Amino acid sequence: MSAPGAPGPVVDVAAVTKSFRTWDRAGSWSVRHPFRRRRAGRALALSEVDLRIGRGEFVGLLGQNGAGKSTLIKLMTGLLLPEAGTVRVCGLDPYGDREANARNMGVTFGQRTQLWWDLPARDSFSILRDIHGLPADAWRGSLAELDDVLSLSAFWDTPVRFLSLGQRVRCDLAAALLHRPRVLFLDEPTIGLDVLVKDQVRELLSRLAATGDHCVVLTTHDMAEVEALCHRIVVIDRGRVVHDGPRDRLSVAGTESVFLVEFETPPPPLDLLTAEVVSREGPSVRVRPLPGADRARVTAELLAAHPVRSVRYEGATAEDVLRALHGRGREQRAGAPGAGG
Ligand SMILES: Nc1ncnc2c1ncn2[C@@H]1O[C@H](COP(=O)(O)OP(=O)(O)OP(=O)(O)O)[C@@H](O)[C@H]1O
Repeated sequence: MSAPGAPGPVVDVAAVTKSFRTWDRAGSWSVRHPFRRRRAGRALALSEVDLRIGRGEFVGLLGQNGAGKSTLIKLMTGLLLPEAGTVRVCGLDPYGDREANARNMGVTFGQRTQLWWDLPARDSFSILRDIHGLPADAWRGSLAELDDVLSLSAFWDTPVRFLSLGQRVRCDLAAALLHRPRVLFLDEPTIGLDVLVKDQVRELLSRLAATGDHCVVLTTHDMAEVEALCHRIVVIDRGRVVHDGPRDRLSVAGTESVFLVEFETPPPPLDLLTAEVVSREGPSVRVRPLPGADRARVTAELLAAHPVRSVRYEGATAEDVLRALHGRGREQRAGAPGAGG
């Protein structure tokens, strides 16, 4: 077991598989067939997942509903035990060393709170100080910093049950960060927040990212958030990692990078050798380079085709990837044996 601070990945998930027991609906209890036995099955939530995250990385975990994101977070936070493979966070087994793991880790789970509902948030922070065994000075320093960014003192003496959602989410983030964890798992941290508070929380998170001290795993359906914050994006699709790489190099079949071309006037029909037209609206045209065509050749051909005002090269967005995955899933299901019969 490596000590905290030792080199190597902070999060190390190796060949992890996890499935859950399910019950066949046809076999569920009914008045007509009270003694029919329910048939048990298994739903594969994660299959041979590998994920290594180093210090200072800010990783966005994306996937459609049911893709396996929460299961992976629960394995990394020690709430679930893998069926096969290993999970290590700061060198510890999160399930077996749950207490020690909690000291290295901060977690927020969407709209659920870890604060004591009837107590003012500041009292919850004091309890957390005791739980994490923080020295008084460190706790005061940390609280002052968080107050600075999240403006907590205006409402931290109010019982949590009376706080607005935005105020509560800010307190929850503070609770997750108070002990300066090395790893932060944020599951939908800005869900339900208004635009202003969202911006404040994002601002805090990007400041955190800039320190390079934390390793952050962010699960969200908010693509703007991913694109604003995450340096690396991991996409999970039906329990498997289908993309793991820098944000600007997201690629899944069907989401290749495109050129956004603004012509001076609507161009004539474009018959290009190096790219295909994806969409056009007036003078704006999106083209996708054909395999093997490099950017310079595509740009040259566009400039020769019609007077151009601007050309922008864009990587696929996180949203494009999810949309492509969704389409692919539908096609596979439609083509599956027995489908559509
Ligand atoms: N406790 C459980 N019992 C049975 N099946 C489960 C359980 N938890 C998750 N699953 C199944 O495992 C798969 C992955 O679920 P998971 O919650 O990890 O997905 P997710 O990507 O977090 O989805 P969402 O974005 O909707 O939260 C799904 O098919 C889900 O139905």
